[in-house]
Amino acid sequence: MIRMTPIVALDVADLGQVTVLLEQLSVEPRPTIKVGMELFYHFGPAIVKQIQQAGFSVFLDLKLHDIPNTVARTMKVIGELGVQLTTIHAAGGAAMLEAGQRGLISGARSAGIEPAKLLAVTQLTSIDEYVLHEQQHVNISLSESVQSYARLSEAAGLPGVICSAQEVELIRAVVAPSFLCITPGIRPVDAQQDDQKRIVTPTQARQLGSNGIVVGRPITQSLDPRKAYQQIATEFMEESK
Ligand SMILES: O=c1ccn([C@@H]2O[C@H](COP(=O)(O)O)[C@@H](O)[C@H]2O)c(=O)[nH]1
Repeated sequence: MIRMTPIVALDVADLGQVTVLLEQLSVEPRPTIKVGMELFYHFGPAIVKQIQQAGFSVFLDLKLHDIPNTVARTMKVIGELGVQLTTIHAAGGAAMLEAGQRGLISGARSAGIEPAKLLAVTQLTSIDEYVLHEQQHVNISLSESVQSYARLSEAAGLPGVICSAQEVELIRAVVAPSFLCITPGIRPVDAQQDDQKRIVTPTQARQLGSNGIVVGRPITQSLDPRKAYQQIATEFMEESK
């Protein structure tokens, strides 16, 4: 099973902070850097290039959710950026997922590079059963909804999903072994939960079969981001814990 080095979410909007964090994270195993909406809306494709030039792979997490034509055209632009991973919302439906995948491949082809892996967000890790039932008025359980979105994403030709590590075993039961489960909602034992609802520790994520963890604040808001990253990476990557 593929296990990637941890992905660090750089949810900041200050170039000075980006520079300091990249310097702190220039260690082995080298993390992938996640550029989310905050950083991308501030600095655009230039920030992706800057992070790549500093020697990091980039996960561009823009969670597209729109009509298929718009998603395909936008994914074509993303496909030209040379990022490793990018995201779309599974709730947009099969036609939108297929359009996204097509757009991404056509962008990569026109740039002469490898296409990014497109991951579908199943249910955000900040959602719990209460929100699902009382606010989204969904009548199945959270894990059933995540499992069903994973099947939909695989059928649409996507290589993986974003979910909580709590749902990985359930997803594995219904998809091909190579299907990727990338899991945010990671909190070391003594970390604050913040707005995340479906959390696990890095050790639990490994034990549950996550292919890659996404960690933001426990690293970026730590007094020692390098040490926080290294501890999390050791917990997640170690074979014998
Ligand atoms: O379901 C999801 C999808 C994406 N995210 C993103 O991951 C990071 C998590 O940051 P923390 O500071 O570790 O909570 C963040 O960028 C989210 O946009 C997610 O949390 N859950």
